Amino acid sequence: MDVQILQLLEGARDARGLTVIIDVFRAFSTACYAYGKDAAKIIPVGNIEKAYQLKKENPKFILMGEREEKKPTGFDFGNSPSLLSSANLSGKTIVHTTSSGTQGIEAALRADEVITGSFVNASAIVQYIRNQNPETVSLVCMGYACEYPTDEDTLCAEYIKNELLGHDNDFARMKKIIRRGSGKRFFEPENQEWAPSNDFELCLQRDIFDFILKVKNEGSINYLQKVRVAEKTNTITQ
Ligand SMILES: O=C(O)[C@H](CS(=O)(=O)O)OP(=O)(O)O
Repeated sequence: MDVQILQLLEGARDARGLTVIIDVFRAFSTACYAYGKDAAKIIPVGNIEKAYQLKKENPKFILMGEREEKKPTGFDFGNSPSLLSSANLSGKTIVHTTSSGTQGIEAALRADEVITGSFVNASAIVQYIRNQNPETVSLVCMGYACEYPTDEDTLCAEYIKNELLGHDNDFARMKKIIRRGSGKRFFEPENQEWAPSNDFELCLQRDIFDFILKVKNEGSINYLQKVRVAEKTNTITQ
């Protein structure tokens, strides 16, 4: 198995084989939390106008996401897992648009298949890749606004690669590096309204979900399919 680590939109465009689009802060951690609250379907879109259009055509859809980290006008939720904690998402379809993660999904056009990457479901991702046993794995770190690499995405890629290759991981050390580096923004007092410190903790809870999110296509729309990775050789689609 050839495992490569790529960065940003260029990396997503170059990705081949089984591709993991990684966005720890916060798109794909938040998407897992939304499915953990029994959302029916998440539709990731890059273009915010597309999100508004889908809402107009389907008034019951929920809009979730960010621009410049903040909840855009007319959205139901920002991109914060903390702020989802009291939400009733059961059976809801969510349109999710963000500056990094959902852009990466749309750019990964040469991949054989695309799944999302985060620490909250890291073991499920590793197990899923092992089960699929592809020749090539592309781990794409989406970084900050697709503009520059970030500690949390690069370390998540290294974590997954180490697990796949049977190398040791020191998650506690990784978390410290992230706290001092690109995770610092969650501890700035002026950011608490849209990026609370609890988001740092929630996004760095390791392995609290036993499913992966796989990009599927329905006409011109992508959606994230929740695939529970139950055993070494079996997957259960929900
Ligand atoms: O909401 C976030 O924390 C980030 C901000 S940015 O894209 O890195 O500017 O959004 P995400 O797309 O989830 O990384």
